[in-house]
Amino acid sequence: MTWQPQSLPADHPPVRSGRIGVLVVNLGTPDAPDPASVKRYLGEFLSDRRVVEIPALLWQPILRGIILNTRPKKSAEAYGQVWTEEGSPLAAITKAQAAGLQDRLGAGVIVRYAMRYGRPSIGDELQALMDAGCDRILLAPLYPQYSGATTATVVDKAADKLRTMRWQPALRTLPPYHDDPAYIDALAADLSAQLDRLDFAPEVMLLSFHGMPQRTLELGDPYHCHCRKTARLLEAALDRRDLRIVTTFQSRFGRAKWLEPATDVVIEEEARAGTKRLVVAAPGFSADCLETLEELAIRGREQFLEAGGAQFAALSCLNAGDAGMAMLETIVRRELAGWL
Ligand SMILES: C=CC1=C(C)c2cc3[nH]c(cc4nc(cc5[nH]c(cc1n2)c(C)c5CCC(=O)O)C(CCC(=O)O)=C4C)c(C)c3C=C
Ligand SMILES: [Fe+2]
Ligand SMILES: [Fe+2]
Repeated sequence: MTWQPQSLPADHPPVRSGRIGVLVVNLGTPDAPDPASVKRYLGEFLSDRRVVEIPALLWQPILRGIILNTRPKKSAEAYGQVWTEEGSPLAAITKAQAAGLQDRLGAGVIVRYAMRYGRPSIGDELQALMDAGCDRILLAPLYPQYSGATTATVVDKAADKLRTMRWQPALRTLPPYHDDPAYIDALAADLSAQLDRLDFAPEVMLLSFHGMPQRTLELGDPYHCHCRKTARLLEAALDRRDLRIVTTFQSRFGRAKWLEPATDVVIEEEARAGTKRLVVAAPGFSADCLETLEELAIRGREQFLEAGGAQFAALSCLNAGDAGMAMLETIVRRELAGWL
């Protein structure tokens, strides 16, 4: 229900109560681990012109004619391996992050979450915040490293909703936090604790970031530089002389050249070169998802062991744990400070 003072006539347009909202956003995920749901999700995701930067006249026939007829079955099987009772890990963790942030920020701020692709949608959740009386909204895409394909498309989607409104809320966006000491320190503390709990002493740690086409770097996307800077600061903060740390890029999609070195290639090369004990961390993902739980933890392990490795671990993302939530609270409060 829209907040409405008693004294106004029933047909008066909604009056906003001057509240502050936070909309936490992540990528999105299918509703179910079946080919039809995955096809719906991939159809929306891969039709985003920010994600696949090929002219639509060329790309849509490839997408509709080939990719959406082959990939959903394979991807649905992969999703099936990581699906939980609460649904897709990415959805369940994002929901828990929003709930944790709401607890930390208190009743003065309303926190909701949305997905860029699939549900709950950014438009619906912005509307829900406004219906609850918010006239100032912080849009918080949970991507530490900025890229056109992730952060910018969240802002585009919010702008699509704002375009339909006569009376818009004021909007802020959370800046990328790839080099924020709060983020680096949270990662260093959390990863150190996970390393200390391992039952083996790794020789090598991969910092695996999601890849992007190499061309996006040449066109000026800061994503690659942001990933490299996170890796450099994280390596210094971890201060593990016992570990050789290597930055890699995962999840290559399509035929174009992607950022290198590729995670799967490095995993195999390390094993073939004699590395026996390897860990992988994925500091660019704020939540565990298909790419970390299936591609790294399941397939990465298989690749390493088959190529001669002996012990392997994939470390968890910050998720809704204390270190990650304290970091999110810090960076969100900093943005809200101008409004409070
Ligand atoms: C963390 C940042 C991400 C960037 C940058 C990114 C770019 C990017 N991704 C694709 C294609 C796919 N990505 C897929 C899954 C996926 N991607 C991210 C994050 C980034 N992607 C996440 C968190 C996930 C997991 C979603 C989940 O449901 O758990 C997939 C779908 C899975 C599959 O079919 O393999 C595709 C496809 C491109 C083309 C791209 C850069 C332009
Ligand atoms: Fe992706
Ligand atoms: Fe760079």
